[in-house]
Amino acid sequence: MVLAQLGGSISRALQQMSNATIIDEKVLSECLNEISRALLQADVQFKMVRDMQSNIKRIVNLDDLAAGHNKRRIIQQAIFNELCKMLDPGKPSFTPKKGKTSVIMFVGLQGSGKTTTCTKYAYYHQKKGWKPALVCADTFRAGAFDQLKQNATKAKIPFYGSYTESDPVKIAVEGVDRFKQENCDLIIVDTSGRHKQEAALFEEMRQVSEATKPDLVIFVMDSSIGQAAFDQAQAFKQSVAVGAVIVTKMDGHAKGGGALSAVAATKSPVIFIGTGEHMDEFEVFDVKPFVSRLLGMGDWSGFMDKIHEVVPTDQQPELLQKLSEGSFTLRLMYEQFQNILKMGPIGQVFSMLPGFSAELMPKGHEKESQAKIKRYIHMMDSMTNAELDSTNPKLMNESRIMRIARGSGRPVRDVMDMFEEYKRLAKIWSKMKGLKIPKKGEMSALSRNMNAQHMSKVLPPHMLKQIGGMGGLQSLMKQMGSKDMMGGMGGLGGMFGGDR
Ligand SMILES: Nc1nc2c(ncn2[C@@H]2O[C@H](COP(=O)(O)OP(=O)(O)OP(=O)(O)O)[C@@H](O)[C@H]2O)c(=O)[nH]1
Repeated sequence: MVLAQLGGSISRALQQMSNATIIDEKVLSECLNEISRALLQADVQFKMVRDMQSNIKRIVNLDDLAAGHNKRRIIQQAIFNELCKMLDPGKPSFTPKKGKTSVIMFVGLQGSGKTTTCTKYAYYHQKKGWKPALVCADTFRAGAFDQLKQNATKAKIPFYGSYTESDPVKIAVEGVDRFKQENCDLIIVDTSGRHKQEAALFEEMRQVSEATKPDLVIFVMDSSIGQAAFDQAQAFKQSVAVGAVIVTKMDGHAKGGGALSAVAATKSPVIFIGTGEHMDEFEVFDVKPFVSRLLGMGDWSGFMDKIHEVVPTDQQPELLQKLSEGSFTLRLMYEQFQNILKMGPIGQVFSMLPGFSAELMPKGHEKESQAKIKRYIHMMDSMTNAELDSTNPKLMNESRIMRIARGSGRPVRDVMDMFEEYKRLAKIWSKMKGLKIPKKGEMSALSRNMNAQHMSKVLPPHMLKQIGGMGGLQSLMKQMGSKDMMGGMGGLGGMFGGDR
């Protein structure tokens, strides 16, 4: 089961439970069984699921539920906490510092996405002003050096490797030394993989690690390996000092539950996830926003961060203003599509909205979406200013539709399809109505002193209701802690322009 479906199944189980008039042991057990089934299908390890179930039973007080508290929210919070606990090993991984040399070694099985991920990791840091470099110590797979070279050249990242040298330790040491001399602050060592776990691979990892003394060893894991994740991660951890995990291919039909197992096996946090083959399809992994998105609770800070990332700075205040008004025009769709073509699929942005789990915005169809967006933009080029700026769907009568189809050389069906998409997005957009945007000067002060009172003023009323009113918001904030609040599930931190 892919993670998006997991979120959907959990939400449905919770909904069914909260529909019951009386919540007793039996109803709670049924709900938890349903959730456990969903987790097992998502390849979460059996022991972890069993522990989670008994923890929730211990924590959730049935008397509280009987007393008319928001049942769904209490249980949802307990599940939220348990899933977060599973994904949070309790200590952060080594964090490299810009300007100070760090050696990062990547390990993982062949095909896990290691080489691709090394480049993504380098590129991610390069965009933030680091000076990364790549060393190809994979002498096992023919073509590995060419692949790294190609990726590195595309991203303009210095690289080191050899077509003739067969000793990975020698190459790793030479590469690291060279880039230390060149004052690179992030030296990334890509190592060999094997199709399966085998002694020779682990011995090689041990030797490369001993020779290069990495500050951090990152274990790269394909998210679709399922229940094998725990053993695989543990085997690597026993050979080298794995300190962090990157889970790749989360865009496909990933059984993402393996990520939880990898954390448990290595006692190391997931730091990034790979969401596609391209260089920038790479996301920082934060436990709380991830779990909250998984449960369809939305990820406010991620959503706002995405807006900051996708939308050019000068357009942001205007966009936020329009968001708060909830009115969505075709011109806005046109502008956003242009931004999205530059950045990434719209689903990525909207899946972060509360109530819009990834289930509604399927991933894995990026190419089709991009082509569609280009078609839409082309058709919108044949529209008048009045049409683009109108919020009245009735304006688009038959003759206008025919004219747009003729003007853009597209079938009428495509124009209709575009309007359907517009209506769908306008509906999502309207959910944001009432979002209060703080004035510029208030932003950093608010982000420092965020409390439930402030937040209740910012949230649209229906969303506040969804969270469980002022009481729900208060306990949510208490539960997440004021520090985590800024980056967490309800955390509107990103919204206030930083100061985190
Ligand atoms: N869809 C998707 N594909 C990915 C992702 N990360 C890597 N890939 C693809 O997975 C395949 C294997 O990736 P590589 O980087 O060659 O794998 P590797 O682990 O370095 O393999 P070895 O060098 O043989 O150990 C390639 O086709 C990548 O494009 C991801 O996040 N999403």
